[in-house]
Amino acid sequence: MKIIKVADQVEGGKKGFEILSEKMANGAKTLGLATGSTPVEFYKQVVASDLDFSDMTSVNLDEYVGLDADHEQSYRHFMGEQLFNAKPFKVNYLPNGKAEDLQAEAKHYDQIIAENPIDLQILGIGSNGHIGFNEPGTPFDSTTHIVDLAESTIKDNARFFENEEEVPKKAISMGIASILGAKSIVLMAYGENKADAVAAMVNGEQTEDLPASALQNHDDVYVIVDEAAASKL
Ligand SMILES: N[C@@H]1[C@@H](O)[C@H](O)[C@@H](COP(=O)(O)O)O[C@@H]1O
Repeated sequence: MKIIKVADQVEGGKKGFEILSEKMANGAKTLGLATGSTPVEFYKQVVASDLDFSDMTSVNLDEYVGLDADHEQSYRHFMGEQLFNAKPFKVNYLPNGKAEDLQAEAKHYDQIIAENPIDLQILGIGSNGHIGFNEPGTPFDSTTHIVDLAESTIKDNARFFENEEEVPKKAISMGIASILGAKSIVLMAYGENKADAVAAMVNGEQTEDLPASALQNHDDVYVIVDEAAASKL
């Protein structure tokens, strides 16, 4: 893992953008994209740039189960606001959290990933070490699946909703094997709340209890961290 220390989220966004530009200059055509507060500055950099995405494909990591696509906190809505409305892609894939048959939707999403191998995957990390919505205990060989969100994730994400009860309890997420299938990975983490997870991901033993530790198996991972997130390294 290549650890890149930055002063703050704005500098982290710029570093992430530099890596993206370089990968696109070298032919990257498919991006794996993440939501959450972490990549927001990165998306701002992308939107402010003159990079053209009209020939690019995006495949998002995850989506809440049960939220309408136009719900303010749905990841589809988030991606529109942060990136897609300003930078049109050839196609944007996100799992459908409103699908009637969620198992069939998971299978369908695996097919999409297989047909669109990810060149560069953007990741955040949960305070419990989750990537995408792969909570502790998720097998490293998992593909797209339906997740019962961890109590800690529901609490962490309650800040985006009116109250904790409003946070969906389930999500559909790309699996850990699917994430490891990306050619290159950029994981960003900011703030003290992420310090334990970052330390365990980089220096801890590889264990399904800490999903991000699976990334130790990948040979092209950039970890962009501010001082607080790097404080336990
Ligand atoms: N499913 C998302 C993850 O993709 C994200 O990386 C993580 C951290 O969120 P944040 O960036 O807001 O700290 O949790 C969310 O629940």
